[in-house]
Amino acid sequence: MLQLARFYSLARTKAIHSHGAPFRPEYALKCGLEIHTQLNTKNKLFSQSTNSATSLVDAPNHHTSYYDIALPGTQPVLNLEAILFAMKLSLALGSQVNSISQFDRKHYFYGDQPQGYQLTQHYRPFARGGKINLSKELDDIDESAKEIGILQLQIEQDTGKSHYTETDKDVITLVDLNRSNVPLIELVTKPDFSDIKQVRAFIKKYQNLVRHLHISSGDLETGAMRVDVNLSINEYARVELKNLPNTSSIINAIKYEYQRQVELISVGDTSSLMEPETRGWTGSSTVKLRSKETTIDYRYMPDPELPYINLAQDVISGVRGLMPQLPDDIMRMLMKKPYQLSLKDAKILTYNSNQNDMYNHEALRSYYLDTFREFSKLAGERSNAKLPTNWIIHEFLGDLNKLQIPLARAKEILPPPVFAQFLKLLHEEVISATSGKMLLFHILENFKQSNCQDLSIPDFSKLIEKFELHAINQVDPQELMDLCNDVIAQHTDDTFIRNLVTGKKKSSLKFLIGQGMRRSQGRIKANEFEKKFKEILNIQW
Ligand SMILES: Nc1ncnc2c1ncn2[C@@H]1O[C@H](COP(=O)(O)OP(=O)(O)OP(=O)(O)O)[C@@H](O)[C@H]1O
Ligand SMILES: [Mg+2]
Ligand SMILES: [Mg+2]
Repeated sequence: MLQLARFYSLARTKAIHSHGAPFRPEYALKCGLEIHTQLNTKNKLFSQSTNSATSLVDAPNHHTSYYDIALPGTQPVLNLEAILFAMKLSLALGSQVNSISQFDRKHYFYGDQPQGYQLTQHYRPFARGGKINLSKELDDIDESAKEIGILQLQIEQDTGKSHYTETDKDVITLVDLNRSNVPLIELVTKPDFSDIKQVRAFIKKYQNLVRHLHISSGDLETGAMRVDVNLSINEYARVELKNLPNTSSIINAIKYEYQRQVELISVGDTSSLMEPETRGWTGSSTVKLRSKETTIDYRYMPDPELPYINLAQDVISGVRGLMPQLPDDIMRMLMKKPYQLSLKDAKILTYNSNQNDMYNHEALRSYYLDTFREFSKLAGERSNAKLPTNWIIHEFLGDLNKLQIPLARAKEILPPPVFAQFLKLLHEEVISATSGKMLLFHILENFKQSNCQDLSIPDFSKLIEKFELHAINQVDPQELMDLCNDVIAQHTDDTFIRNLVTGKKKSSLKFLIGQGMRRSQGRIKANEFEKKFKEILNIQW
């Protein structure tokens, strides 16, 4: 009977899975995250060694002091920069910074942990409470709004790294202590997540926040950010998932583990779900690492060498005064008047996708805002908000990308007031969009060819003259007629014309106009073509 039920349930879950909707309301998913984030302070948490976020490319054991390798007799000295960074993050999350927090020793023995314990904040964490708000509008979740609560934030040391090499006889373990004692913040959320979209959105948002605050690279790939997922269904015990190196592993591991537990529950085989366990992700499935009974006793104890962190209220309020505007507020500002950016464009100006300095979102945003302001001054009441957006975020950025010119360099020949002048030429239709694209690319290409050495500011009127880019305001009627007839001859047949004239396929007119504009290289405007095509083809609609 059980066999049959299991078979039935397997078949059912497979069917559901293949329909792409693996989540079922009768099996309510509950998730909480533990996120470790490396802080990019200059020095390590308790020593003066350089904290090299790129230690992967440096020689092993290069960024180490006697303390980091745990020579007997060495003592920790707390790095205040790490406290400042933790405070910034706590304030950004609306967490309550504890006026007193403390470090504890968490004991376990492993080659890459030479002290025999890790310093963390077990009993009195740095901050408690706070939240991240997710919304349908900004974060692409299904609910209109969802609050993810934060349980606590604690400061701790990272461990070293073990490298395993297999020989014929043995496995050799090499230990690299570059990472040992790098400052970490562990953020623990409440188990508030009820679906995968929320998890994905939260990680993205948190990652962007630490980049925005300049406290971490936030990269999952390098291990600067590491996410553990706790997951349970209905009232069963939680399973903790580890070894999740990137977003797709996180998402796939949750999907797999949810499916696995649903199968167990639906056949009544729930004994393994009564006790919490820890599982690892292999890349295609989760496997049990340990259960609660075999959990190591860490023998937590307050560290006797480090005093309390005792923060005066005016220190906390001082840091509060230094906080930058937060990403959600920036996004909302950009999506409102006068800017009216789309969500996608607002994200380009607010979210750093990686540490690539070339398109640093802050630099780009201030370039955009400055140019917008300059352009509004030049164009006055009638200025068009779409021009700065389209020309900076799409055209200009595209060109820089193609030519591999950093924004910081391009700004030297096209500072915001100069870019605003260029926009004014487009706005007043002195040049067409097609000519504008050519002109902008030409200017940047020349700059690149001079190895970014020729810093002369472009003289637009000279260039327009040189390349004969003046938009034609007075259209030569014969030229327009010839162009239209050419386009019709080349691109249409009887059916095309019939469908267009009867109004069955009105969009064909746009196509013809597009062809005409391309032929005239943008010098003749769309409405001139529209009038002419309608006249020639006798279109009445
Ligand atoms: N029923 C549940 N289902 C899913 N997640 C849960 C559930 N109960 C608690 N959690 C989540 O489990 C996590 C517990 O993390 P916490 O750091 O407090 O303890 P831990 O995992 O026992 O310790 P460690 O830091 O050693 O891993 C939190 O993110 C919390 O939201
Ligand atoms: Mg845990
Ligand atoms: Mg934890």
